[in-house]
Amino acid sequence: NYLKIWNLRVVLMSGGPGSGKGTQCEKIVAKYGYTHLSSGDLLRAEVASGSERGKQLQAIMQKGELVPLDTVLDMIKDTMIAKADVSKGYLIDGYPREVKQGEEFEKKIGAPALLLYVDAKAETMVQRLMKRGETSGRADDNEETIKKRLDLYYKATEPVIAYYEKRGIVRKINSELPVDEVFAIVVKAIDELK
Ligand SMILES: Nc1ncnc2c1ncn2[C@H]1C[C@H](O)[C@@H](COP(=O)(O)OP(=O)(O)O)O1
Ligand SMILES: [Mg+2]
Repeated sequence: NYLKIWNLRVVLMSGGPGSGKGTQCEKIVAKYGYTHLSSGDLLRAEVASGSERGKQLQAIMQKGELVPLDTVLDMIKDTMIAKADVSKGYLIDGYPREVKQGEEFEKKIGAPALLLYVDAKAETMVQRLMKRGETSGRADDNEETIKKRLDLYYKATEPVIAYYEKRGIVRKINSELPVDEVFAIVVKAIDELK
């Protein structure tokens, strides 16, 4: 069980807040049966549990900052191990958020096969998040936190994409397009894997 996680394909989903990662992940899971791991969802579940660690996490997330590296990676790895027997692959959404997280991921888990980079303009992402905020109940879907998340994304996460570009595994996908058209490009990229 422990060993199996190293034999399963890992696909990373990257892109700014509101670019459409979650939306595309849901469709990928339905088509390919991958196990979806959203670092944000794992963290929010910890917050919802009301644990002491959850309380510390909530304070960090409300400020739009990044949670300590080891916390997120441990949560991802634990979930990967737990799901190894039923998994056809892993789809990791919203991680790594910074180059250091990518390096740690390689050390503790392994090399991803593909990075899907869903790319939308800043205005588009803000518009989508403001709209999502009307119903999502997410504490970070408000104008002030959105701006911080976008700034942090451009500063910390774009270098991650450059890091994986050097390994030739990045596929950039125009997520300004309607959801199904974005997904058609995603499918092509996944189907091209060996
Ligand atoms: N291609 C697309 N066109 C229009 N709206 C989209 C879209 N992809 C996602 N959305 C909507 C759904 C959500 O309300 C909002 C943010 O999408 P999301 O999947 O939650 O983004 P992320 O997980 O990257 O933060 O935008
Ligand atoms: Mg998401």
